[in-house]
Amino acid sequence: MTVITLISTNKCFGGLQKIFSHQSKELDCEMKFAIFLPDGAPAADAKLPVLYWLSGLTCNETNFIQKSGFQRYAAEHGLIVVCPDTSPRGVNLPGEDDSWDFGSGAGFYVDASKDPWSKHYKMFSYVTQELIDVINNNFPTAVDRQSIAGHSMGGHGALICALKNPGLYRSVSAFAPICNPTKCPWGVKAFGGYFGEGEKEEWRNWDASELVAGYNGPPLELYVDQGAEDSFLKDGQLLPHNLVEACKAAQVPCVLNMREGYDHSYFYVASFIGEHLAYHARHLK
Ligand SMILES: N[C@@H](CCC(=O)N[C@@H](CS)C(=O)NCC(=O)O)C(=O)O
Repeated sequence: MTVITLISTNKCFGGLQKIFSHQSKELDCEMKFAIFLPDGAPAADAKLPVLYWLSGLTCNETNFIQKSGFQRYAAEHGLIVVCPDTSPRGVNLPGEDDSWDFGSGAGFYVDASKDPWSKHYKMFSYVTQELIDVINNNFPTAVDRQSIAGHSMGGHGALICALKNPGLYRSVSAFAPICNPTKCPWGVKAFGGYFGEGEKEEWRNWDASELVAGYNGPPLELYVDQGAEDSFLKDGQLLPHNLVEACKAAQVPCVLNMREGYDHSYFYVASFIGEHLAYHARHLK
């Protein structure tokens, strides 16, 4: 069983916000994750539902827990919330720290197939398999009641984790996701690096707006939130309407909440995180 090491613990809204490290087999490096455990002194055999949160470019396991204020709502709904880091760390690949939108802090929640990234950059397998096992082996989770959400790069990560693993998550939601990475500058750079510039067929296997067409599983609604004043929306990085169109064509239900006046920041995430946690809590009952 994986050994996890406690790094910090803080009481918050009656629960405990903790950070742990562990050695990841998938990524072949030490990783950190944050976990919120709602209080309540639950019965010894009580099992709680879990929400996985995936953060965006430049983030690590701390941004969401410090800036979104989600703990108030997780405590209210009795949800465990797990937030991993956004990439492998300190694996010494050439150029891994050179830019903020590729390499460390920018793992894109894919399994890289191109050398040298393929040795460590396996965030998809880490999030959808190894991390779930680590959490289920160490915390009082209800293993059949988990959902996933995220922001920006992590919003897209949440969408592909759900679309590529039918039935694994009860619900999925995304704030300002990169909806169609094969068609935006961030995605083209990341997929070119992680899969190879000529591997366009492989790119499609990791793009939510492409994956909806092949989704074949239990009914799944894509619950998407977007600030109308988000500068990355205006720059063509997020392309939510491409996802909506793809969902229409594939008859996959998709909700797009446009939020007038809001930007891309955690001020925006904090404004609507309560709605998203209530949404997931309803699916996790
Ligand atoms: N560094 C980028 C911005 C990157 C960015 O906005 N990252 C978002 C996710 S895509 C974030 O959550 N940043 C961390 C934070 O706000 O705490 C820039 O300066 O343009």
